[in-house]
Amino acid sequence: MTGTPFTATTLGSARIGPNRQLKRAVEAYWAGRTDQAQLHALAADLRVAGLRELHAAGLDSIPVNTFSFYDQMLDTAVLLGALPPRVAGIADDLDRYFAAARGTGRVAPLEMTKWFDTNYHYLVPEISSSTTFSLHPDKVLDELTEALALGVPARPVVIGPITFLLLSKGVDGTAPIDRLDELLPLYRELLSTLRETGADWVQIDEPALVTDLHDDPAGLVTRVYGELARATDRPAILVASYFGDLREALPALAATDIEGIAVDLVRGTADPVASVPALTSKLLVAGIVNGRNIWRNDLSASLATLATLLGSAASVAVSTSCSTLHVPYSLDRESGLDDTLRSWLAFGAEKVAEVVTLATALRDGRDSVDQALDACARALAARRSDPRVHDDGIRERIAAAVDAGVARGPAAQRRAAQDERLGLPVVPTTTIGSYPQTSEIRRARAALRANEIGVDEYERRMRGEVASIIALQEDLGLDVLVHGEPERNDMVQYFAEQLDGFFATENGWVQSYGTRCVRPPILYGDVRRRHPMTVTWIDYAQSLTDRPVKGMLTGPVTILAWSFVRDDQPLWDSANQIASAIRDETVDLEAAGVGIIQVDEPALRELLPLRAEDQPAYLRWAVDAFRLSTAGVADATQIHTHLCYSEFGAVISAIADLDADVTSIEAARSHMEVLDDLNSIGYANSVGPGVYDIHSPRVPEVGEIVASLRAALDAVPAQRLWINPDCGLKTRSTDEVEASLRNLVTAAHIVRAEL
Ligand SMILES: Nc1nc2c(c(=O)[nH]1)N[C@@H](CNc1ccc(C(=O)N[C@@H](CCC(=O)N[C@@H](CCC(=O)N[C@@H](CCC(=O)O)C(=O)O)C(=O)O)C(=O)O)cc1)CN2
Ligand code: MET
Ligand SMILES: [Zn+2]
Repeated sequence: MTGTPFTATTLGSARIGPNRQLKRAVEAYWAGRTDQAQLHALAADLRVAGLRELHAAGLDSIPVNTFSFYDQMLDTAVLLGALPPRVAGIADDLDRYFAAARGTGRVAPLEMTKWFDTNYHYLVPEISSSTTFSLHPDKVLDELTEALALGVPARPVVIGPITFLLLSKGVDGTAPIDRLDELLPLYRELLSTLRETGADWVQIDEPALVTDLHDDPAGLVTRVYGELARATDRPAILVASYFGDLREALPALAATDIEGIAVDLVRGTADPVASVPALTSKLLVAGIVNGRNIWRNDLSASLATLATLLGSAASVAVSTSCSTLHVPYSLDRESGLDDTLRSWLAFGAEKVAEVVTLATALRDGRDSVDQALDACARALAARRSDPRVHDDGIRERIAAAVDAGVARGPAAQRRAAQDERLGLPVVPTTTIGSYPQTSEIRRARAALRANEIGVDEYERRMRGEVASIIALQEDLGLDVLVHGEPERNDMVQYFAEQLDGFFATENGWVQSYGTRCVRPPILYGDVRRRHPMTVTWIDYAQSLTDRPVKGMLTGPVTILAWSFVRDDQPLWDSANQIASAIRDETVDLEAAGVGIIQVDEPALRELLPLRAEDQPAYLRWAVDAFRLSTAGVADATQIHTHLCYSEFGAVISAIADLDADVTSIEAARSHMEVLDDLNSIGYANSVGPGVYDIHSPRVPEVGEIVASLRAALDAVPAQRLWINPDCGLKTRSTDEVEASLRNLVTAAHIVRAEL
């Protein structure tokens, strides 16, 4: 066993490419436009460029095996021979991998869910009684060899057995964590193979240890790392935690014979680290540079914290708090930033530079980095006093709105007023908002950005899209229509671009899942709505039809969840500011005659704190922010909300507390179980359980939708039921959407006739 302590590192890096090259290459391969050789060559180029950059920046230990063609959990399932049997028949390795990720005509993909409390989605491995684990280490060995050949001090990274099993899904009654003992020999074998290939250190990621997913994390740690540390022929082991505090798992880890522990000092605190005596024999990797957010590090404060840790461990290395997967590549690619705002920020490359600066200061003393410390202090002072950051006028208005109350009239009274105004048929049909984002739509937006067309021409084209989407819905016979959201690049970014206090990046792409990326806006100051944001679009759509068109807004919790948020005030404060802007928009929509307004909150579950004790306080402010944004309208205006992407268990009562008149909710994959959950907490407003899964290209048959609707009617009376897909349709093709919705409307007619 080797393992000289290192001093400066990061826990992982982005892999989509600074220009989203990997997205384009993978999509080209899927479309059959390129072959595997081309795809592998591009991937190797991206990896090599990334390694060289981290090495040149001055890191002395560099993570590898952080590349992925789709997702690191899926990679781990491959590593451990745990792909589901239904893809086993696909002979080609890469095609089998992509089949597990996104399905084929014949096989369903793995489920996708949020990675802890981030907007990154991982693929959920399925562990069944027929799973027989076996080791397939080619990927990690190849990436290690590739890095060593470049002379890079490479540290392979793998997801640990505890996290792998706790995040997997048990099939046919299997509890994945019960299979832990079967994985340990494989990890031992992996360690020895890595050592033979030249690894001095290995990083084993165990972020599940910062959650409440298991009731005895310390016991798991003792079993797993006690055992792995006993292997003799192995690299030094660094167990990495991130996204929170290790609590009782920290002394348990320190008591084993592993060589290093990485802790998140942004989400967690330094005090408990200093009080674990067994750490004095270990390398402590101090995650002090925030890998989840884009604010410049307070170098002076970080040095003070690091100083308190120096005596607690045998040595201290400086690191980002987690992989920089969650932040954009580099500030260099943003030309629209003013110098002041730029000076407050650090993206991936700048964070690595901060790590190196802090490590240099620890080694050579503060004076060796005094220029960096000065520049940092100036930038932080400018941020604190910038008038865009605090605006008393905005704060007074919000306080007044909060005082005006977050409650609407009683639900029954609202229902009566809405029924009279809207006159909808029983079990009305609708869709969730977006229609396919075709390449013509995106091209028009790209042309607008490049000044090839003007705003008038762009808006003319988007109105054309709205008109054809309205015509399609009338033809299909849907009851409540939407305008289709063609003018929105993204349901969060679109609003951020129109609100003071947000900066929308040009190239700040972050992977959301697979080849799909988002550009999270930066919330840096107090929020003000400059002008109505959606009214002309909805007004135009409504002018084309006699059927009601829903107003379509994104809620405050989701706007927060999918942005880089302020770190200088509590989240609830930012949530209320955004809520107040959305409230103004609902009031303007109502004044324009819009009778139904949907306020989407798909990220309600995502921001739920990882520790149970922190959850009630979050749910209180999240619910209040939603109610603040929707309580400004009359009883006769119908408020809808939409939720997706989650197991709703932990937030089910909060969903009822939102008090929307209609809640459309993802349900197809869970077979309508969510309706029983809603009943069990006394939810009495209307609900639109998604009757088909929009994440798959499959067109649902009429019979399937009828069966779902009958199941829904077992749980909910017809007077409270709506019919809709699971989520928006923006990622689907026009053909799929038209065929699916035709079947949905036919199914609705069949079920109505049975009532
Ligand atoms: N922020 C956010 N988070 C979310 C969701 C969401 O909708 N938004 N949904 C959930 C799932 N996540 C998703 C995340 C991304 C996409 C998605 O489709 N992203 C698009 C980009 C969307 C976008 O910003 N589009 C822009 C820019 C499009 C673009 O790439 N344009 C080309 C040029 C145009 C062309 O030729 O296509 C370019 O700039 O190079 C636009 O429409 O204006 C992609 O990766 O392809 C879908 C779901 C959870 N989290
Ligand atoms: N209104 C939005 C849409 O249809 C809601 C999406 S939830 C991720 O796209
Ligand atoms: Zn959705």
